[in-house]
Amino acid sequence: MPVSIPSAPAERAQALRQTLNHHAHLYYVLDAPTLPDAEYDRLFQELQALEAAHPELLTPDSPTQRVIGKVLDGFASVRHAVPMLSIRTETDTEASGAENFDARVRRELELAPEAAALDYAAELKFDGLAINLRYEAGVLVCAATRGDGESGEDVTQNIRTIGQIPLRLAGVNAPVLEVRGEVYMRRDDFERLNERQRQAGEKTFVNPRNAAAGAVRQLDPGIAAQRPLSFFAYGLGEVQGWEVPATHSGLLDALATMGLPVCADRALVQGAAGLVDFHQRMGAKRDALPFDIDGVVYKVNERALQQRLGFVSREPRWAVAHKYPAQEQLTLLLDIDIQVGRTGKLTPVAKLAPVFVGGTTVSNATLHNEEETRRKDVRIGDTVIVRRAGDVIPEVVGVVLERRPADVGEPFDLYKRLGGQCPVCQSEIAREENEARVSVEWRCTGGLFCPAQRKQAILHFAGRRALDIEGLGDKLVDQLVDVGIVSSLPGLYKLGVAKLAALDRMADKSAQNIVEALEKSKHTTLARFLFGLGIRQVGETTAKDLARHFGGLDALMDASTEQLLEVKDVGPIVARSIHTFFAQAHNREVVEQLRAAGLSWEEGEGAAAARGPQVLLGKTLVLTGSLPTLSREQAKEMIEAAGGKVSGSVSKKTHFLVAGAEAGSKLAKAEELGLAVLDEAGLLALLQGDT
Ligand SMILES: NC(=O)c1ccc[n+]([C@@H]2O[C@H](COP(=O)([O-])OP(=O)(O)OC[C@H]3O[C@@H](n4cnc5c(N)ncnc54)[C@H](O)[C@@H]3O)[C@@H](O)[C@H]2O)c1
Ligand SMILES: [Zn+2]
Repeated sequence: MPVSIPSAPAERAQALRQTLNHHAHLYYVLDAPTLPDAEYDRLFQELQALEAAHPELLTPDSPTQRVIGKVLDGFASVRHAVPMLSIRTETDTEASGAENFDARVRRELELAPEAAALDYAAELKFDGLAINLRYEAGVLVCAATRGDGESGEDVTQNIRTIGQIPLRLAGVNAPVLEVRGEVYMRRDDFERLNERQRQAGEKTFVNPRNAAAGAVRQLDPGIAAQRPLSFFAYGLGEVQGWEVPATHSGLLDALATMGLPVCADRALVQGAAGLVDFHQRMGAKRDALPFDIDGVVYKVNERALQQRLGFVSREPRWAVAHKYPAQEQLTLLLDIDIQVGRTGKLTPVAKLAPVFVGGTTVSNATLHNEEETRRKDVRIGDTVIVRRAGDVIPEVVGVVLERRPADVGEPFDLYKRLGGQCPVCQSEIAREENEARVSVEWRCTGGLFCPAQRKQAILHFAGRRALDIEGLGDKLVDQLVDVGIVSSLPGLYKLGVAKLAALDRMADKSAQNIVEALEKSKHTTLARFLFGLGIRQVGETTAKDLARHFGGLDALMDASTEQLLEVKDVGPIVARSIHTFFAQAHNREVVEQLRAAGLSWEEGEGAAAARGPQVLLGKTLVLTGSLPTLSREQAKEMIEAAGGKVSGSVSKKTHFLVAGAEAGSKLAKAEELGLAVLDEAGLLALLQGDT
């Protein structure tokens, strides 16, 4: 809901209370916030300031006066023996945030200015949700959320699925020991979870906190168990029969000894200077941490002093959270660009009004794919939430519908937006298909020609199972393309020793070897060539089937989808993919240029003849050890050309074992099963039909 600037403070306070309560409900109860925290915090502070200036406006139901939250229907309610509070926040991300806290504590303890610096326990502020773990006689009996601070939800079943949380404490049998801590989701676990959701065409989570909260408050423990959660302990609830250490740092050490996970990034520091230093060190480390933090927490270390300081309404006076720049911010979506990845994948990218988020200024963020963009209903002109955390690329995680202008753009339509063409090479674009569902990914079909796909196309073409050009790896391809010596596959065959030797870190001898490897690769097979083209859906086996069926390249390139469907194991998806590929004039040109460069293979009747009689039809062979002249690949090709199958393991179904030097367990197994064992000569004889 838009918050306009009202005239009277009373109206403003009322509007803020309403807005904050609405968003607190979305956040705490539904686990589905539609505002970034930074925005919520701004409004919260405005209300606090207003209430401080006009105490008569303060109402008991103000969100500034209580911990918000509610027990979700479906969970039993648990009354906390000791209330679970919030922590006061210093949003001033500069050093003064720490200095203010230290000054306040010293004032409240009535310390003289010359009194020694105080000890503080400094910790990370984990961005997850608070959980109270109740251990009785050392055994976990109940786990509860914070709820409204007085009562929370009984989520014991779900919490039990978190492997890091001990079901029994090590070495402690106290009648009651309640441990408090944060359940969170690691960033990599979160990314994987969202990727799975995306692949399945399901809703993604806004951030790890949200995903963790959703998992903990999941009514189906089976689903909760599949969500990867982690835990850090940082405090206590009710305690009976256990002597609580005199300091907070001592308490954390004790919790670790009991087998509870305690974060190693913590420190015992002195005075404001120590706090400032910790804040800076952790700020520098923030992006490299495997989980999200939104700040650090400072706690007065001596328990006796904590008790003297006590509490105000919803927070202790002895602790404060000192924030870092937010990892989520609002900004305007100016436009949507479409980027072509190295495998031809088309990704919508948001062009944003520059915004400071996660410590840097961001003006581009990924929208992942068309389906997700539509599911989130992201449109040009919208106010969007941008997230940047760690080294993950910035992404648009949601839209603030309440701020959608009347003249907002149409729902996103990638095909329409591109006019059906790749923005880099103008080839047709196609949605990748698979058996389960039409995938969410659009791709450029000009794989051989598209400049965006050059490097990938060359690497694949040169691969061992394709043209097998030895020495043409990642780094060399990067260099060749980056300096502009090679811009497409045929360009490879124009490389000379001089050009190669001029490259960085390239000796004459290596250059010579590469030129020789290129020369050698010109004599190939149709199957290898086809596989090397990198047509989507055409793997090594399909390439072989196609080569066998059509005998020649021209017949294949001109084949209709119906004709392609006649090939063994080729279904409609594969047929369409091949047909679309050869329908791109640019792809065909590249193929012609490769042939002109001297690439050749046996075709047609010749190829069929060379294939020889299908003497091994229906036979399964296993290869082991090294053969004197044939490579494993060559032997496999010959066997398959004769209609045989090559399997990786010996069983009763194996017809022949072909054993070379240093044959090991497979040979022993074959002998044990009484199978026929051949050497290379025996294999060749078999292929000749001599046996
Ligand atoms: N986006 C929204 O719409 C929306 C709505 C409501 C609240 N919020 C966000 O929720 C937060 C509100 O504050 P709050 O009262 O829930 O609590 P809080 O998150 O600011 O602070 C208290 C909590 O900090 C956590 N914590 C993490 N590390 C800790 C440590 N080392 N020691 C002690 N506690 C630690 C605990 O879970 C504790 O409950 C703000 O960040 C606010 O932006 C957002
Ligand atoms: Zn393209």
